[in-house]
Amino acid sequence: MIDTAPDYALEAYGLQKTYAGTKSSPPKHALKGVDLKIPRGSIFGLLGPNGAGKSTFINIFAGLVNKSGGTGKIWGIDIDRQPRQARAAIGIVPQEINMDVFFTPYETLELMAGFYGVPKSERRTEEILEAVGLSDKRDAYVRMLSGGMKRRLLVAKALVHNPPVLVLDEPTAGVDIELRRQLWEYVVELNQAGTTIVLTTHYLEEAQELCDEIAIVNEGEVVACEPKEQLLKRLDRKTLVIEAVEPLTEIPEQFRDIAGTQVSIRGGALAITYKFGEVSVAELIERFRATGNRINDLRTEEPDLEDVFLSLTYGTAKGAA
Ligand SMILES: Nc1ncnc2c1ncn2[C@@H]1O[C@H](COP(=O)(O)OP(=O)(O)OP(=O)(O)O)[C@@H](O)[C@H]1O
Repeated sequence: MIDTAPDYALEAYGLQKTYAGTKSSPPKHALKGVDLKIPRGSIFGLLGPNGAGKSTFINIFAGLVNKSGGTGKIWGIDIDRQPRQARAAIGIVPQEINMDVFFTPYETLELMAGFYGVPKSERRTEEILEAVGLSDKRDAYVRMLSGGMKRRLLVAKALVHNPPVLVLDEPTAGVDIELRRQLWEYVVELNQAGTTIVLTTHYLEEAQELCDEIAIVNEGEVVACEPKEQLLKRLDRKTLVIEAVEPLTEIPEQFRDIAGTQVSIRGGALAITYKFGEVSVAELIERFRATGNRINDLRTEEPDLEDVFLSLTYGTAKGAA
């Protein structure tokens, strides 16, 4: 760890990556000049549809992909000028499970600590195994572990050198709900103890629950980067749901063609999505009264991260989210 803490855990300035083309495919501009600053101490979500460039971004910081242009810093250290020092400040949990299955979890972590040059007296192997719930498997062969246990071991491997920045690339893909919850509890604990967490995920709900800052990447560009609350406020739309005493089967005539609204029937209730400032709730209630039906219940729904995500990546998200 470095004593003076920088304002940003990760910084990217004009980061570019172009993968070379082949005979049958043109070069791919996976990152088109990304500027991104990840505040120290945050749980930062990096979201984007498949192929947006998230893994490319992370792998540049991991030293697995050579960037084509721009600058990157980890914990304030330039990844080109001081690559070793920069990488000592980051732990990366990769998407793929890549481990030697003939070692035990204990040996795996000891080897990794050796690789980072952590002196024996400073190793925290037992403590980390305990934290990820693998103490009782410390001497089992990795090949005997379940998929979920292997994934926890990957997290443990990324922590052996006590990095101030931990990056998790789609860590819960294919992981069951219980395990996901356990993993997140641990990640939140690490964050509370001061580790900056960077997370790429397709689970928007997960990002909405966990992250305090979110960047949305689309086609190699950052299309939004804001505190979560601010991002959620971007959509100036709400939905008013009116449950009627007499359940509805079709949209009443009073609700057809109101400018700036989308109206639908949901389980007998009327759902009106409207823009702030353009339509007043009082007017909508007035219109409902005019139908002759009575109101049983009323509620409004705020936009969620999925709505924001879709509005920002509209037309390009291919089955993501
Ligand atoms: N080694 C490579 N050679 C050529 N193109 C690549 C290579 N790696 C990635 N790409 C392309 O670069 C783009 C960005 O890929 P990347 O894996 O960074 O996206 P991603 O946002 O992480 O997607 P996913 O969520 O599916 O992992 C994609 O179009 C991908 O096909």
